[in-house]
Parts: sequence; structure tokens; C-alpha cells
Amino acid sequence: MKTMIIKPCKAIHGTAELPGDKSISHRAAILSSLAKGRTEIRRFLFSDDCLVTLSALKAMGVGVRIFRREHRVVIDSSGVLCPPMGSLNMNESGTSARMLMGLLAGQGFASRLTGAPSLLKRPMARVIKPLSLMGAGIQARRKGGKDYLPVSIRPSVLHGICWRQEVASAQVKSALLLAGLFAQGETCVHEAVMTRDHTERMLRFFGADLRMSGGGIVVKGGELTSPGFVIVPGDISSAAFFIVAALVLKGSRLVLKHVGVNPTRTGAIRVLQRMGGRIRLVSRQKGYEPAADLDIRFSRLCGTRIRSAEIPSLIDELPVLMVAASLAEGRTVIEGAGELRVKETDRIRSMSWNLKRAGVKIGTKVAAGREDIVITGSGGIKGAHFRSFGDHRTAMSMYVAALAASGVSSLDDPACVGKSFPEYFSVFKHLIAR
Ligand SMILES: O=C(O)C1=C[C@@H](OP(=O)(O)O)[C@@H](O)[C@H](O)C1
Ligand SMILES: C=C(OP(=O)(O)O)C(=O)O
Repeated sequence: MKTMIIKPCKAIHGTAELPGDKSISHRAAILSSLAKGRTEIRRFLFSDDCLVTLSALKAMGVGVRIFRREHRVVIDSSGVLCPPMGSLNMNESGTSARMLMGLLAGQGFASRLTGAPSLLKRPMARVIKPLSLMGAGIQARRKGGKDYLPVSIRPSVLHGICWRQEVASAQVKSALLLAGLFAQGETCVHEAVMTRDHTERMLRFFGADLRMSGGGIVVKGGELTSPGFVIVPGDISSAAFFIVAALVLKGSRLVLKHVGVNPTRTGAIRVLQRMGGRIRLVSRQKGYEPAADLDIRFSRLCGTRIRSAEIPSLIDELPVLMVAASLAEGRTVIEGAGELRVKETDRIRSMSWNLKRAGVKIGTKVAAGREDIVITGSGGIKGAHFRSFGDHRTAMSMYVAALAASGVSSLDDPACVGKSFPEYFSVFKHLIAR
């Protein structure tokens, strides 16, 4: 898609039901493939990344039937994976790469994972190190003393370990828990800061022997049982763009239906409420994952301090929170934002580049191994030519910034939003038009 021209918009209005959660869609597909029999996944997210996971599972003999118009996937599995022909390409999906590495480490066949150039630059030692301690035979491409994709995985006999997380990463935790299903003994993961717990919830939903013990998550090997069907709630990370747009565009009122509100994912809501954002959770729905409708009204935002311990609960929302901070009154400090440097692109660099163009005062401060972002909000930004840097969250964030800007903007490579939210612009058009 060529450069998109974006005109400022007065307000957004209406009700929308957003696509299913990306993290939960990946997990639903993987666990359904490990459970013998049929599982139907409803409201599955058909984005580039989740399709990567489905293709990899299909390449390992899992029956995958896609009903796109109904947002449904039907998985038929024997409960046992088969050796894939050739390499499995993870394209740009870090979640697929790291979680499948954990899964493949414990299989009785060899495999190889590769990916697109952006993924080949992302760190893999964080997952290879603990998997190797479990006995996995993983050979990575080494560059500058660090591990990257492609990786080759030898069939190995795994044994459980007790692992204290060195990086607050749900992908790493999930890889270890998946490997733990195929390991002898118990596998235990301790987190200093809790990350999204979708894998734990989904494993329990599929009957795995998983419990909390001594502050750690403990899983035992064993078979999974399909619950028959899984309903994926709406993606809070996708909702965040609409929430910020409704908060900053004067006179807006928006209702988002059936959004996942797992507390390990709702840090952005808490931060925006702290900034003065009027966001209400209504019609709460219980289940293996909690959900709710979100009612959002235009609000006057003020700056805040986001603490390091909050980062895992809002990591993917940070780019759009940076937009909210730019449009707020006063200073916002985001402590310990360094993980943003190792996403699809360096999101501190991509967002700083764009926001500076929009006239925002933004800088970083590095001290004692921690990187903070400091934004001085002035209540307004100006239109400019924005760049996606090939990164979906940067593109979607700068689209929101452009809607709120004074003057026309443009955005290159808007098609990259397909990684997590192919219908992004059409949902916005519907809410702007009303
Ligand atoms: O587990 C997951 O589904 C994810 C975890 C996060 O990554 P990290 O585990 O690297 O923090 C997040 O950024 C990613 O979009 C999805
Ligand atoms: C970082 C992301 O995903 P992944 O790590 O799966 O590539 C994201 O969706 O913002």
C-alpha cells in the first residue's frame, strides 16, 4: 500500500467489536494442536502473525480449517506432532518463534526455525538459555556473541528445571511451560514482575497439571484435553488505539464490546485513568479469560509516571501511550522502557523520530542500566509525514496522532498493520463517519 494521507478528525463515535486477541489466538492454536480430537476456536485473529502459527502447526500434520468470514478455526489433531518438511518460517512473529521453540525443543524430531529480516535481529538467547538447561539441543546463528534465528533444534530428552526469569517476558515463560509439557519431572518458572498469564490460563483450560507453588508457576508433563471450543476475547492492545483516540478527540464517545481485561494486560487502562481518562469497564464477562465492554469519553489528560513494574502489563501499548502523553498537559516519564528497543523495530527510535516531527519534546535518559522516556506534553501536536518503520504499532499509533494533529499528515507503509490488525483503518473509518 502506498503512502496514506490522513486528515485531522474532530471526534469518533459509536460501538465497535474488535478482532480477537493476538496472544490468546496463538496459544489457542498451539494448545488445540496438542490436544487429541477437535477444537473450534471462535473469534480467532486472522492477522499475519497468527497465520504464521497456524501454518507452522499445519506443517507438523495438524488439521487446520479456516473459516475467515466467521472468524473461526477448526483444529483436528491426533495430539502428536509430525516432523515438518523444511524450515518453519516465523516471518515477523516473535511470539510464534519463541513459543514454538519451546514446543519443538521437546519433540522427537529435528526442526529449524527461521524468519523475516526484522525477526532475525531479535534476541533469542533469553529463551535458548533456559531451554538448553532443560536439555534442549538448540543451535542458533551467533553474531557478536549473541543468539539469533535461524535455529536448528535436535530431538532431545528434556528434564524440568526451576527458572528465575532474567527478562520479564511472557514469550519466554510460555516457551518454558510448553517445553515442560514434554519434560521429565516438574518445570517451574519464577517471575520478578508478572507478565501476561494467557498460557497458564489456557493450559488449565486444556486440563494441564499446572499450579502455583512457592511463588512460581509449576507445570508437569502430560496430555491435554480439548475443551471443545475456545472463544478468544477482543484484543486490549488493539483496543488501546481506539481508547486513546476517543480520549483525545474532543466530544468523542465510544463503546468497545467484549474486550479482554485480564489484569496482566490492562496496565494501559490504569495509566490512562490515572492521566484523567474517562474509561469505564461495563458488562463484565467471566470465563477462562475475563472480558468487558469499555465505555470511553473524551477527557483532558495530564502527564504521569509509568513505573518499571507496570511495563509488562502495557508493553505493546507504549507507542500509543507516548501519543497520549504528547497530547496531555505536563510531563510523562516512562521508566524502564528498554524492551521497546527489541520489538519489530526499535520502538523508542521510531516513536521519537515521528513525535519529534509532530513538534513533541521527547527524550531518553539512561541510568543504572535502565532507560526512561521523558515526554513533555503541550496539549497539541502538528501534522507531518510519519514513518511506520515497518512496525504495526508505530503505524497505528501515528495514525491516532495524525487524527489529533493540527494539519494534514501522511503515513508510509500503512499495510504493516496486518501483522496484528488487518481491519484497523476500516474500523476507524466507520467510527469517524458516524
Ligand atoms: O506472549 C505474548 O503473546 C507476547 C508477549 C510480549 O512480548 P515479550 O514476551 O517479549 O515481552 C508482547 O510484546 C508480544 O506482542 C506478545
Ligand atoms: C512485539 C509484538 O509481537 P511479537 O513479539 O510477537 O513479534 C507486537 O505485537 O507488538
